[in-house]
Amino acid sequence: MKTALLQITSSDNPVENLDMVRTMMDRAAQEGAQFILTPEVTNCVSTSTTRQRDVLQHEEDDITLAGLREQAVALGVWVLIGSLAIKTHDADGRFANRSYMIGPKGQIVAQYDKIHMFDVQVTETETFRESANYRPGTTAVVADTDFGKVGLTICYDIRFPHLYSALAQAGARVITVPAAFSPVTGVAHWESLLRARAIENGCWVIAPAQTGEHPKTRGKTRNTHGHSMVVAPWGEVVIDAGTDPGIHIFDLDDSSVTEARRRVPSLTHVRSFDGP
Ligand SMILES: O=C(O)CNC(=O)[C@H](CS)NC(=O)CCC(=O)C(=O)O
Repeated sequence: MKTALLQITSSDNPVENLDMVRTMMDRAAQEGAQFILTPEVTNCVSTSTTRQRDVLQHEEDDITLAGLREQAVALGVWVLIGSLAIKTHDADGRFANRSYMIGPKGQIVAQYDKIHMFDVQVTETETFRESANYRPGTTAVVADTDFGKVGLTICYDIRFPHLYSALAQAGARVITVPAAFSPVTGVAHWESLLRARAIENGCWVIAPAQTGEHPKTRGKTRNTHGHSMVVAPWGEVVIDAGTDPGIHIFDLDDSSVTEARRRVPSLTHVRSFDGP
């Protein structure tokens, strides 16, 4: 199945971002893609909570969700919206960081709220406190699609291998990891983490990423690592998208999952043990 990753540099303007993604989807579909994936926070990369409160919408009013569902129907493709920053009705005003699997009839097949929050001081001057703005999810999700079971995860989740084991044990043969990775941790950890999860679970790991320098929000800029990546179930890097925005297409085949799991059937060798 021809599958396309969109590597993008989202701004904090959902209207602009939707336009850009729709145009890229048109091109990907023209090249034969039947499944198209976008990165984390496709609708809005922002460094300002005030700005987010101004432009983000509740799910039922979100223009990106509506627009990409329409686009899925128009092109007859599957779409993984890596994530949208979405308003919730929570009293504390926090958003959800939510991934959607959309079918070719525009139906929402599955949705997943990012579980692990990036509350990390990356360098002396750069600190992230994702849980201040986003409420963490509590449920792991496997989407049932025409092309098999797909486990949904987001970005920082990649550092929690038990989530991936749980998804694989629940039948996932493909796991998605849309991201907006920090450049510092990206250089050090991104590829190794993705390859490890693919190898451990004998599954495809598909990681569409935000890239480059995002337009300023209230004078503050933000950079992301790029390097959207596809890792095959045996651990080979099939795509490394570098740092430019663009469309990257590969052939997603289920037989390589079967083959990797036949060669090393570690998923069937899981044992419980007494604590250390
Ligand atoms: O900020 C938003 O609007 C959406 N959330 C993100 O972009 C999140 C939190 S800042 N980014 C990550 O999880 C990067 C993880 C990472 O870089 C690592 O694990 O090293």
